[in-house]
Amino acid sequence: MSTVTIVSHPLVQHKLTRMRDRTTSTKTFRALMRETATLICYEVTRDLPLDEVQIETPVAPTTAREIAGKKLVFAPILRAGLGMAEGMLDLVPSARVAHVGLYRDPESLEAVEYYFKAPQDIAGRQVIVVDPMLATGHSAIAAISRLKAAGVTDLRFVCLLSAQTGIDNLSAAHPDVPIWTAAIDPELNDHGYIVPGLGDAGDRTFGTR
Ligand SMILES: O=P(O)(O)OC[C@H]1O[C@H](OP(=O)(O)OP(=O)(O)O)[C@H](O)[C@@H]1O
Ligand SMILES: O=c1cc[nH]c(=O)[nH]1
Ligand SMILES: [Mg+2]
Repeated sequence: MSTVTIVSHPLVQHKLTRMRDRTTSTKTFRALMRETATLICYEVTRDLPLDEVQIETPVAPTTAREIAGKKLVFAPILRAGLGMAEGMLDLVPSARVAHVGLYRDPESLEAVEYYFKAPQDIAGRQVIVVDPMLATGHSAIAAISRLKAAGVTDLRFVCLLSAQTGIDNLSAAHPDVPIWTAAIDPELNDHGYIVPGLGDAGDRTFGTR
């Protein structure tokens, strides 16, 4: 089963509460999405390997550390993942981006792919899949399957809010992919929305409803 890390930092929890609040405006929701993503990114990248390099400070030569290996790839699931990816790119500006276009069919709740564009050499890179919401898990499972089909072997999944169902389904389908989330809510409603949740993350980010 996947390892699941709850990002319980007080700043993340406070901002998530503001995002859950139905009176929060589109402008503020988008800003909070970016801020929480930056904070969660800090946790997800905590164990990145480091190399030692020789540099010269203005005072003396020294050995210092830098992130090892190829640049990370963030893979936002469109649309709502875009808002989170912005915040992660604030912290890792040299990361590459793979866009995975999926929408959830409102009747079947199955994920439907409409776009995929990734760096050519993605297979050799660590990929962090980004989507604020993990509800049934169908979208995350489809995105990760698509990335594995492209040759990716080193994957992580990051969301803001999840339902236990989504955690269980994703973990069963891709047990090798660790999950980070700020909270796990108890249930889904008949339309597959997380309860209490925060509503439709894409609509609230882009003001489409
Ligand atoms: O775990 P699941 O049941 O698959 O649900 C989660 C998915 O639903 C939302 O996307 P949506 O289909 O609403 O697309 P959007 O981001 O374009 O609004 C959300 O951003 C996730 O991608
Ligand atoms: O609660 C939910 C479930 C899926 N997608 C969302 O945006 N919100
Ligand atoms: Mg949506």
